[in-house]
Amino acid sequence: MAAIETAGLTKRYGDVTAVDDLELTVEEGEVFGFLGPNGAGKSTTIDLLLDFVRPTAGSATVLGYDAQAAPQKVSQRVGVLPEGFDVYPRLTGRRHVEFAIETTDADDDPDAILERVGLEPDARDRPAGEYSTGMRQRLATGIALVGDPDLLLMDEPASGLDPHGIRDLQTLVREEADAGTTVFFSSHILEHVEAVCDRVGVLVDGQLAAVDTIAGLRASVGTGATMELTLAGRVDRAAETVAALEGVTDVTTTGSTLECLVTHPRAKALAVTELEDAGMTVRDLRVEDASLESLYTTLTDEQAADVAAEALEDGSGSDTNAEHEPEAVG
Ligand SMILES: Nc1ncnc2c1ncn2[C@@H]1O[C@H](COP(=O)(O)OP(=O)(O)OP(=O)(O)O)[C@@H](O)[C@H]1O
Repeated sequence: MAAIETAGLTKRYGDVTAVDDLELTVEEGEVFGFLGPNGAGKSTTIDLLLDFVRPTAGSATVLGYDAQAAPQKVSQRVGVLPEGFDVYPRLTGRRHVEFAIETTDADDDPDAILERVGLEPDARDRPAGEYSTGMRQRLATGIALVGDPDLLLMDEPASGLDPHGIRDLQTLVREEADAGTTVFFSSHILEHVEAVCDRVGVLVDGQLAAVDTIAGLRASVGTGATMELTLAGRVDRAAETVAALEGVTDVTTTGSTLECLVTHPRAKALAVTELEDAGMTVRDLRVEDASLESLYTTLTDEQAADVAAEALEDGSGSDTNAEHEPEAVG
């Protein structure tokens, strides 16, 4: 059974199509990153899964339950970290967690939960209204863990967290996954999902533009990485040596530095070996993976091209469902 399955899921707000014919499957036990630029429809999708909003068309199944027909069943087994969590300003952090435990009939130890999310003992008894943004986010994460859910739905969980907080969150997500929990979380920052996700789905304009591992995604959209090699002494033949390698393009040299695009992972090591074999010395090597922005741009451009091609093929131009899935292509 899939943890999440949507079929033709669509949500329109007037003229705005927030979620557009979404076909998404998240397997049980996986950590799934739901990526997309601002306004792509990520929060709306989560709201649809939780029956906070009703779909215009299509359906969603969460942990085997129809999200619209059995929302209580869903909420009993799902832990939710909502975007922009509101605290009760006068209640302490501990009281928030105790309250969540009482209302869900769970038997968790509030301190054990607060410990896991890194809220220090002295902070636990302070009114949550005094909490920093990161502390509120940690508290909200703790509340999502109450009742040991089978599925964690997290909307921008890294929002407001400092680097320590982000690392703690990543550890927690992995621990949950190791214990068998499915984790689905949205983000518009690739680095936040990259470290922990088994797969990612990229949402662009309410449509799933890609579903894959991050490595697979990078390979399939061909954006690869930028490699910068700094050589000692001669660079005269370096450019042609590197350019001759498979998976290397756009080679340029500036002084003793050579820059190129690498679309095949093996090409990086090969470039160094070939240069050294040709009598050159590589002093430094820097590799910068494709940014999320370039992935979005490539995926959006591909989507636009697909729409145009389909419109030309059927002569109507009316079908705008241009789903592109690298998994199917690669
Ligand atoms: N209640 C609403 N009424 C009208 N339009 C809405 C409503 N909720 C969302 N939208 C619109 O739907 C689109 C998708 O919004 P959504 O919040 O789902 O995006 P998102 O991917 O979560 O964005 P972000 O990363 O900025 O949180 C946007 O164009 C937004 O303006």
